[in-house]
This record gives sequence, C-alpha cells and structure tokens, in this order.
Amino acid sequence: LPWAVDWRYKGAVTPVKNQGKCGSCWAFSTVAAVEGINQITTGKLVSLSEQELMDCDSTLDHGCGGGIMDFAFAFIMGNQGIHTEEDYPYLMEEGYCKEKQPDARVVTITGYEDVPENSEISLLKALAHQPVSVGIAGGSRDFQFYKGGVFDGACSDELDHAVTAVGYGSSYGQDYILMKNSWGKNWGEQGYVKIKRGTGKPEGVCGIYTMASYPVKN
Ligand SMILES: CC(C)C[C@@H](CO)NC(=O)[C@H](CC(C)C)NC(=O)[C@H](CC(C)C)NC(=O)OCc1ccccc1
Repeated sequence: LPWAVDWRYKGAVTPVKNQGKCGSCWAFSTVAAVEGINQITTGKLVSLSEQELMDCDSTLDHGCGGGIMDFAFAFIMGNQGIHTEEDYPYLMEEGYCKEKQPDARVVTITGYEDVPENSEISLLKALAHQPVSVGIAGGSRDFQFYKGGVFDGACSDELDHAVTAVGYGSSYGQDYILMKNSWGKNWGEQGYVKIKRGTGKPEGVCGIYTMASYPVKN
C-alpha cells in the first residue's frame, strides 16, 4: 500500500461543490466517485450531474430527502450512463427527469463494489485504486463546524451524511483519510476534511468504515 495517496494531484477530483439546503449528499458522493474512476480510466476529468440522479433516480433514492450511493450506482448502470454537469446542471431541488438528449455526452460505469465493513485496511486498499463513496455520521455540531486539522469526533450516533474519500496520509504524525465534502469551499479545509485513522475503532471515526463503496468501469 502506498504511504500516502491524493487523487487531487492525479487530476481525478473536480472542484468542491455545494449541495445547498437539500439532502442530496448521496448524489454528490456518487458523482464524485464516478468522476474519479472516469478520469482514471479515460484521462478526462468531467464534472457530472447530481441533478440527473435527483430527478431520475427517484424510486429508491429520494432527492433532497436522502439516498444511498449503491442505489445511485445501480441507477447509472441501468440508465446507460450519467450526463455531464454542463448538460444537466444542479438546481438544489428535485425536478422532472429530463429526457436523454440525443447528442449529449454521458459517462458510463460497468458495476460497483462495497468495501468490506469495519475494515480500515479494506478502505485504504480501495482508495489506493480510486476515490471511494463513504457514509458518515456527520450530523454533530463538531463536524458541522469543523475548521481544519485531523478530525477525531465527536460525531452523531448514526450515518446521516455522505462524503467521498480522495486520499490518505499523515500530518504532524496524525494518520488521516482525506474526504471531499459537498458543503462548499468555505467549509473545513477548502471544502475537505481529514478524518483520523488508526484509532482502533472497527467502525472508524464517525462510522466511515460502515458504508463505503466505489464504481467499476471496465
Ligand atoms: C438528512 C439527510 C437527507 C441528509 C442526506 C445528506 O445530505 N443524507 C443522506 O442522503 C443519507 C446518506 C447515507 C450514506 C447515510 N442517506 C439516508 O439517510 C438514507 C435516506 C433514505 C431516504 C434512502 N437512509 C439510509 O441511509 O438509511 C439506512 C440504510 C442504509 C442502507 C440501506 C438502506 C437504508
């Protein structure tokens, strides 16, 4: 396993986005992971559409009411791809599903995998290959008002938010996993949060080892 990983340096991460007053973190986490594997496999970094997931993946997922990244990965597979952000921009509220434009560009995936639960090494192994969608108990005040540094809790007591792991490393001797959030650039460290790893907690700080998964693109 590499000592440190940061997919931003590999050009696999788009600028930090902002979900606004809408519980669409699941869509931002799904899209960030697909943007990552797409850049890794094609060499092109393309910002993709959270709004298409909000509007069109409305059976299992619930727009601003929340969703699950695995359900969204499955939708993208069934939908034969996901549009670019440019072709299907974010509106911060659920809308009608726009029909597929004939000449529109779409990015496809061929599958998705769940990271084995409660296993830090499994998340790091997956992360060494690509950005990974991660569920997190991010509803606490400590997390909401995080300003920087390596976060070690206090967390909310259940998974209620979703972020995207884009790297891992050490800072002043503190080992961390680097998460891209979707609360704008002014939150945390330019929109990112470093979550402490190596704590010995099986579920990880804020449960980050509980519900992690990533898209597959063959
Ligand atoms: C207040 C929320 C709507 C805010 C948003 C983030 O903006 N949270 C979410 O979207 C979170 C993300 C999840 C990774 C924990 N998702 C949720 O809270 C979803 C929402 C329902 C409607 C699908 N529920 C949910 O995750 O329930 C637990 C569960 C896990 C695995 C399979 C089934 C059920």
